[in-house]
Amino acid sequence: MVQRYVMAIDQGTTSTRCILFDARGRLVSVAQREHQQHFPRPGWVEHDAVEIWRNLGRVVPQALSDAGIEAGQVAALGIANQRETTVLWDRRTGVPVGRAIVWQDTRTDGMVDQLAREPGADRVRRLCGLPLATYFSAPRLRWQLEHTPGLRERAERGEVLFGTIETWLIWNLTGGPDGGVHVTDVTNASRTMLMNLRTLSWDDELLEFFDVPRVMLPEIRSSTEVYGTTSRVVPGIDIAAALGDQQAALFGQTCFAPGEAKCTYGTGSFLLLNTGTTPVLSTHGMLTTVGFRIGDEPAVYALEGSIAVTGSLVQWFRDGLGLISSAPEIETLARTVSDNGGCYIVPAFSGLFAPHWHSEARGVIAGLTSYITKGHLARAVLEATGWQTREVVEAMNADSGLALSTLRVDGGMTADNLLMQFVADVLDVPVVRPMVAETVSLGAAYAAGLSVGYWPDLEGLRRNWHRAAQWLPEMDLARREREYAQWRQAVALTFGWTRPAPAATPGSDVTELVQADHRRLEELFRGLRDEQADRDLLTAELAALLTAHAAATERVLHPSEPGPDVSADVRAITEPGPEGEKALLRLENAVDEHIRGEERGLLNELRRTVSPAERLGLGRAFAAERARRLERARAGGPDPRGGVQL
Ligand SMILES: Nc1ncnc2c1ncn2[C@@H]1O[C@H](COP(=O)(O)OP(=O)(O)O)[C@@H](O)[C@H]1O
Ligand SMILES: O=P(O)(O)OC[C@H](O)CO
Repeated sequence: MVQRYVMAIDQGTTSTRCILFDARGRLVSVAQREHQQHFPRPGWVEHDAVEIWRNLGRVVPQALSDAGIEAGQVAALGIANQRETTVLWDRRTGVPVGRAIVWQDTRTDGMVDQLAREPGADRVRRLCGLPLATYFSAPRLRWQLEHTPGLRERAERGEVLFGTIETWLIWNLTGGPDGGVHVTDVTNASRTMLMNLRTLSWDDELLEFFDVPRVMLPEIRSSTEVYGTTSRVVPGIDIAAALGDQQAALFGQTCFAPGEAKCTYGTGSFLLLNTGTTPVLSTHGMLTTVGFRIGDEPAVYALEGSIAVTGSLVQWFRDGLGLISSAPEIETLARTVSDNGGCYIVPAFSGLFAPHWHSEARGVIAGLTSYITKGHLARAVLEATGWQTREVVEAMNADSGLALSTLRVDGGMTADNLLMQFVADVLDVPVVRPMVAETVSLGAAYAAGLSVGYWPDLEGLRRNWHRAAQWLPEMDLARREREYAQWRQAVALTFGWTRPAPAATPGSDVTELVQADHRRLEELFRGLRDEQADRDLLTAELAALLTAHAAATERVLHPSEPGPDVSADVRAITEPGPEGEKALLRLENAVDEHIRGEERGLLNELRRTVSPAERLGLGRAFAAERARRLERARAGGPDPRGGVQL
């Protein structure tokens, strides 16, 4: 009998790959082609959908011929794709309306800000699981409808089709204008902001909110089912699965059970945690998304921490700055120095995604001195990926109530040992990589193979997972926490860059004032740890600031939970000997936790839900209340709160 194989297409942000797998999940052949990235204006990122389709037409026959395999030996085809990127095309001709707008594109920043203030904005997240951000498809679909003359009318007449990349490819593979099937899978649909997370169908309220005509949308289908048979490129192959690439990686890493998680390190990095058949809404900046849906079974959901820029920062270092000539050279350059020299790079090129969701942020290089060399910059580039992972893992742990115990990784950046060691160090958990690094393609192949009975069940697939590499944490706690605090300080510098409030005094937005207090508190703790410092003086300022900050926060911002009373520790830190030191450590930890909670929860919430003008107003109220309390504390007057509370 002729041996059969499964074909996977991974249509990623930078390239299109076709990979053939055998029944044991081993890679038989790979063909790949990059496509051009178009950056027509700052913050704009576009792809030519026709170029991507043509590349597919080349890699598929090439993968088959390299392996000496006929189309008839392919049991099924699975597609994994870059998500959220939007393509619009003419139903009759198949010609795209302009270029595809890529998930990294931030042109809708102003529109998103405006939408966030419209009635119904507060319901969006509950309906679709996603925060209002430039990242997702609906805002840019609306942008296209508004900015392309005549497009809305054509769309309403049913002449224009919308799709994410898998929809575009499936439509073309199954005939294009001659009977092409217009479908999407539920994981890709869950990234549009137009699908209801519970009903798994297009949601009328969301369609109205984003003003999108339903007639242009594809039919939402399961992740594993036969959508149609190819009639172009290589005819006669069943297209039996489609998944967003990050969900495909979750599948390829065999994270089939609740609690299992993976992080894929490519252009961006995406950590997904399987949460089972009920969607979990995040309170810490994670996305709720569909992980996969097998046939008619209930959908499996995931929490996702999306990081926009990781590998693309390495690409920028290579192509934009020309400091290296290939991506792997970054590791060699970073190893010329032993640390980052105090330098941090926050790559907010597309704003900041999880857990911050600041579309208006832009990148910074912080901590520059004349000591910094390109070696330090190379380290800072790699470390940016590690710290961003840490932020996401902390938020994920807070949402799930569980501490991640091991991180399964995959993707192009996992070839970098220095980086993977750094990730293990800053997370303080082991990091493991499987034998097949092409996890996205493997996941698409697994899904397609399951769909047509090539593989019988999930358990069989699990047995194919083998560990190829492991990194164990080595960094000491004090360094980890010290550097993380610096990283967070650098992150705060990126906020608000593209949206300076015209009539505002700099720094008078309430979120900035709260953050300025946080940074001063951190400084005071650094001072208190210095043996030469005047501890009494610093403690007095610390107590006054903590009291004034907490009172102003409570009065103006109404946080949902009161913080702990730390009066005893504040008093004890001036005691000589180990008791004083222990109290200082306890207090610093408690304040640190408070700061992180407030920055991630309350402040992010304010930025998302309250307009800049209102935040300025709140800022004035906050500053007044804080000043009143500080004055009272300095004058030694009684504090009605009766102690120091966070
Ligand atoms: N040795 C390396 N060290 C750091 N980054 C790397 C290394 N090798 C590749 N990369 C980065 O990984 C990314 C490619 O990974 P890949 O998984 O193919 O991405 P994608 O699927 O998003 O196109 C590129 O952005 C590249 O800069
Ligand atoms: O194509 P990748 O690997 O960069 O993944 C992109 C993501 O799907 C964007 O959400």
